[in-house]
Amino acid sequence: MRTLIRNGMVVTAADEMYADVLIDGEKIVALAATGSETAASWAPGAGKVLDATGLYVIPGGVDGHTHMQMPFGGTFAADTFETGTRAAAWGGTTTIVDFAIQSVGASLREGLDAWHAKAAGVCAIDYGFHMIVSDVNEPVLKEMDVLVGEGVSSFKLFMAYPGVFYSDDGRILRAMQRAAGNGGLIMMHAENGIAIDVLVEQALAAGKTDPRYHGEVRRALLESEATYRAIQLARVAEAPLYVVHVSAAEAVTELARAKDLGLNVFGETCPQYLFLSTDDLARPDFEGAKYVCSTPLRPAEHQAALWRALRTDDLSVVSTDHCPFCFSGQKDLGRGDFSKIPNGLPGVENRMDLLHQAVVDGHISRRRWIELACATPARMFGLYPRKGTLAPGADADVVLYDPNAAYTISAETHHMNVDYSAYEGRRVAGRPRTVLSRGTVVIEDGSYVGEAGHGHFVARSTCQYLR
Ligand SMILES: NC(=O)NCCC(=O)O
Ligand SMILES: [Zn+2]
Ligand SMILES: [Zn+2]
Repeated sequence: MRTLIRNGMVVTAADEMYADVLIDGEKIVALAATGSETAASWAPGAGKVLDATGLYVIPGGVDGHTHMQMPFGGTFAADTFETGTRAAAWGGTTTIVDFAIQSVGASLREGLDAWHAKAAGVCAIDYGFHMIVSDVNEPVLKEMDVLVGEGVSSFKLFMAYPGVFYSDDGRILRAMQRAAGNGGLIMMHAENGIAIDVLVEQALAAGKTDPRYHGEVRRALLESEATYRAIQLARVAEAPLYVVHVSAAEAVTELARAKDLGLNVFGETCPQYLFLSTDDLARPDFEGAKYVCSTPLRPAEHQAALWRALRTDDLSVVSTDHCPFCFSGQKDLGRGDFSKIPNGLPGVENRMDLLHQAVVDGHISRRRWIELACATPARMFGLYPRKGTLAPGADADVVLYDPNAAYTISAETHHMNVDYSAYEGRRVAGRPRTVLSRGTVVIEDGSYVGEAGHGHFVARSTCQYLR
């Protein structure tokens, strides 16, 4: 069936123009200036016509960092692939790249198979996987080559969480050397977890048990030190590096230095670091637990450095690190000991709107919004131009976005499977009106009309963002 989207302002990372978009089945087949003879000729053959007058027509969001059903601290992230991808669709995101996890002592294959089993047949939108490597050894290094061939072309390593996901520098170097040879992208959780664990122990011994101490022990210097070290290891290995969830201004400085040297080092931040701060972590009555994530929220002064870096491309991607735990029953696990609070925040539904608000507030341009949230993550993770843009041949993942549909974010109205919103009460300027995933309408004028299982696994090529 042919679908025609008319009269909207098409916004991609490269252009803004009034254009009509013609879709045939799952793909975009053509764009033409609104009112042109070409565009007019499409109307009679279209089975479905969507009027985008007054709306932006943008590529579906690509969220390159989510954790559906992630096991953490004795519990599981509250969104399943079914609920989480549905919430993503509500928020104008049409592709997620989630993290499959290798357990210590197990193979990558076992971890990846388990994540395929969780996601298969239940997703509302398309999805891919990165692989968390918790146990670097010879067989695992060989498996990395196989996974790249299967479209799982990025590997997350942790300098934090000793005894769980942590890798020491030798293991990190080996994995980076392997990635340099097979085209894989190493993603780094850059925090000095060994030093942090000492500070955690000391804080608890001093009776500092409240959520706000989570932010105090995870010092900005320990983020920037790890970022620096990861960059140097990547230089030695001659491998590209993508640093996830950057929150500290000092870490941004390290990324900027690497960029000035022309290195293939890239940084990601998340809305929580742009819009929330240690003031939220310090909320009374254990409410701060809602804001416990790692890297942690920082004092609000860090935000200016993050916004600036998003403009200069010292930070290239905004993902959510969506990893929701309910306040009641999950965050609760850390009452009396902040180190037991499951780490992570919900946000997969909020990212596109919060970043659009950043456009309204003058932090970034409209095209940069699309670049940070759609095009660059698609390039970074080998999905472009199938995802992340509106062009002939691309998947018809399209959002009709109403820039004037102001609303207040609230857990009362969101669709994520979690009992609070990190952005409760925040007013944002726009929201998706209609969302298409591979040509199928999944959100239509405020209703979910998609289906569990419509979303497919997407095999990715290697990073397309290298300098
Ligand atoms: N970020 C966070 O607090 N939880 C998810 C796991 C991770 O990304 O490190
Ligand atoms: Zn992490
Ligand atoms: Zn994460």
